[in-house]
Amino acid sequence: MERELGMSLEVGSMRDGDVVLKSSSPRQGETGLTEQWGRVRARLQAEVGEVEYRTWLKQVALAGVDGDEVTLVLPTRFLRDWVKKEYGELVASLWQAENPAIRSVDIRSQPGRGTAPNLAEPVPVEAAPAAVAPVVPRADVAAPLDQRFTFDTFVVGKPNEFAYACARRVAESPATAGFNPLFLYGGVGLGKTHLMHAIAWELSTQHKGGGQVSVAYMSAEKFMYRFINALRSQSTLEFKNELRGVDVLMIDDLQFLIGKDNTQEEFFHTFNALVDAGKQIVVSADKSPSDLSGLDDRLRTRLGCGMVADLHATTFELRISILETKAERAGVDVPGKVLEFLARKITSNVRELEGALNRLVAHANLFNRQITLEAAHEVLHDVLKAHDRKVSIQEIQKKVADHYNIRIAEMSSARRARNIARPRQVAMYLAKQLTSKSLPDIGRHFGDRDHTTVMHAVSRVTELIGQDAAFGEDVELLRRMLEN
Ligand SMILES: Nc1ncnc2c1ncn2[C@@H]1O[C@H](COP(=O)(O)OP(=O)(O)OP(=O)(O)O)[C@@H](O)[C@H]1O
Repeated sequence: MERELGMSLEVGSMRDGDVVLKSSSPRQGETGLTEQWGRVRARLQAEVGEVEYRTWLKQVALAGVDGDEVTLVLPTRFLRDWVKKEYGELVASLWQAENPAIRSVDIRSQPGRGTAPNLAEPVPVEAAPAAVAPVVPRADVAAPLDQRFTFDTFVVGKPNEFAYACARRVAESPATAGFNPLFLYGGVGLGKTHLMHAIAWELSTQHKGGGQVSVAYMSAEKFMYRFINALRSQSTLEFKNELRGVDVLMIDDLQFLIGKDNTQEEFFHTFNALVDAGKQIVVSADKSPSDLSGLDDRLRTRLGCGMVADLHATTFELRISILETKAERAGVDVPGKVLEFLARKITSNVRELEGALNRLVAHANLFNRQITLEAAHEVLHDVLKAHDRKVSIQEIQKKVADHYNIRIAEMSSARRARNIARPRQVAMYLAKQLTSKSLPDIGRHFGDRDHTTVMHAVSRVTELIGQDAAFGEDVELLRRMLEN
């Protein structure tokens, strides 16, 4: 490794994907480099999302910089190839945005170094349940399934009653014609996983008396791990047999398989083998089969052949009902006014609603205070603010253009003169701060610009705010005007 890098490197320790470096001839100070790498990693994480980051990128470590080339290392060749193929370009563009002197990024493997886990073992991923959960007897299921996610604790209302009824039906009599496969879909935090677990729990209870139902419940991500590991250890036959031997196969968050063609193919074969053998499949995803573009057409068609049930966005009535149920189960008395306030303010999904209630209750317990409307305002200040913020990119562009006295069309123009480019960068910066849009999305609103341009704008404005107090006040003023 040292030879390959053309400089004397000594890898000290690898901790949480970080590497402590000793270089005999570094071009840049170690601290500066480590800080730059820290920022690149933070942006990488923001860009790809928490799950993908933890899955593939957390173990990437900085080895050093030689001239205009950064070298990153991974503990196995397999991981190196994957990261290079899937994330190589993104990593390079992030480095360039962070440090324009960097021209290329070399990604290498460095087996045997550090403490990174061997991929022959599945990489531990939080909340990715164990692969196969035999459901007979009940005790065997305990590890992967969440005990709180049962039919009893699922609050039913107009938006989810159909999905609930389908889930119950499948749990009571798996593989009934018309219900196989069962495809549950809906937005984030609306109860898909809850219903999947409830089905698995119900099957275990129902067949406790000596039935022979076995259930495999796993996230699509876990399915992919298992498949990749089987390929690597040349045990695909065991993998296939294991899955094809179950009575009910449940795959959560199927959208994760988009773009993972080989895993999709494997899932398709497993799916066919099970359905043909009269076994039940239950799948959840964030979109309906027809909207899951990027998924193989044959698979999409088959997924839509059974029962497709949508978990709709919650209504005010359902949110009230969920809050009342959860408060009652927790044994706390929350005034109706507070519940109403939460149900009106937090409309995005049940997970956030539940989180807000839990926070309020924890706060009241900790400080021995009553749960009041005032306490809710105070404790949930940040959550409420985030929900109040509904600024659009167009509003931001308009406000910034007015402020700097330029035409709004310049926000999308190709002109690079400073008096135009700087306000445009400020607008991109505020779009990142005040909306939940992704970098590519923001770029599209600014004359179809690339996400790296947006990223550059964000870091440039951040830098200028630190250097120029008047500029900083300007940006702050704009932000406040937009937030109010
Ligand atoms: N109708 C409901 N009744 C009771 N709790 C609910 C209901 N819907 C969702 N929840 C709760 O909200 C939280 C989020 O639900 P869940 O994890 O099932 O969402 P999801 O649709 O799988 O989300 P994601 O898209 O993020 O995977 C869980 O704690 C779940 O128990």
